[in-house]
Amino acid sequence: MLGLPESVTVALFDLDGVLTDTASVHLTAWTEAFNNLLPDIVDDDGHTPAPFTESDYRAHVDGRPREDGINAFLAARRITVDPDTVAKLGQAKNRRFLAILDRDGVTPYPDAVAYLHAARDAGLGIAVVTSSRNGGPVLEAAGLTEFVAVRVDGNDIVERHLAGKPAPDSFLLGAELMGVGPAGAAVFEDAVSGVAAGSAGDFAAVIGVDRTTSETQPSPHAKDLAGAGATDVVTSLDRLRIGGQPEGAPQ
Ligand SMILES: O=P(O)(O)OC[C@H]1O[C@@H](O)[C@H](O)[C@@H](O)[C@@H]1O
Repeated sequence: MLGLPESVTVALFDLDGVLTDTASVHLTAWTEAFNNLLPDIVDDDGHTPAPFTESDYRAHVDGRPREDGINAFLAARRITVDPDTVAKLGQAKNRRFLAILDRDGVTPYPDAVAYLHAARDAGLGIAVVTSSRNGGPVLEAAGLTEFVAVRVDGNDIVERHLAGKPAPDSFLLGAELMGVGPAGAAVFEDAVSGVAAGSAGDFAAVIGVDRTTSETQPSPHAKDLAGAGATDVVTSLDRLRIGGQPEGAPQ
């Protein structure tokens, strides 16, 4: 049903970059926050770090809870800072994220809205599993709250002391709250860390959503999603809903 295995009765959607065009807002806010800090510090070898780029975002920050993303990036660059600096960086990023949201609103992807309608009409249970503590406001601003039976977000991850993506815990909680095990659920993810989480959780399907290109030609990001364990990689959920030639999971 809807391009998913027969056993699937629940769809677990990541939010930013799958249902809404907000991965780009996170990227902008992180880029500004990191690049305000980096020129003023040195790494463990005494060098001024190179600026934070989109590829840093995809490799270390995308899909992970806020503090995990900061720590993963700083560790990759061999940068040591005190916990207060980590906290202030996270706060600065969040202020910027909320300011952009306030200014621009949130755009849901049309193919995602069509898929949500089709999933609801087909009787699939719908949950959102996001590492963001802004999951509720983003869903609300996008007008998607009405579709969602269960939301697991960054606040739940902190309060329940769950391991963030790429650990499978937040998706497993989403499935449990929807009353199914991993064999009854499909994960939809745009981040490598999120696909890895779905794969580690042994879900019936892990759909990698590659919004970095509108081409059917495999992009580098599509290859990374496949490498992280996606069972299928699509550039639009229309391909699952309407059918047609599989874009496949590039090797
Ligand atoms: O800072 P927030 O809103 O809690 O979001 C944490 C993370 O949430 C994820 O959904 C995003 O992919 C990341 O880019 C983001 O950093």
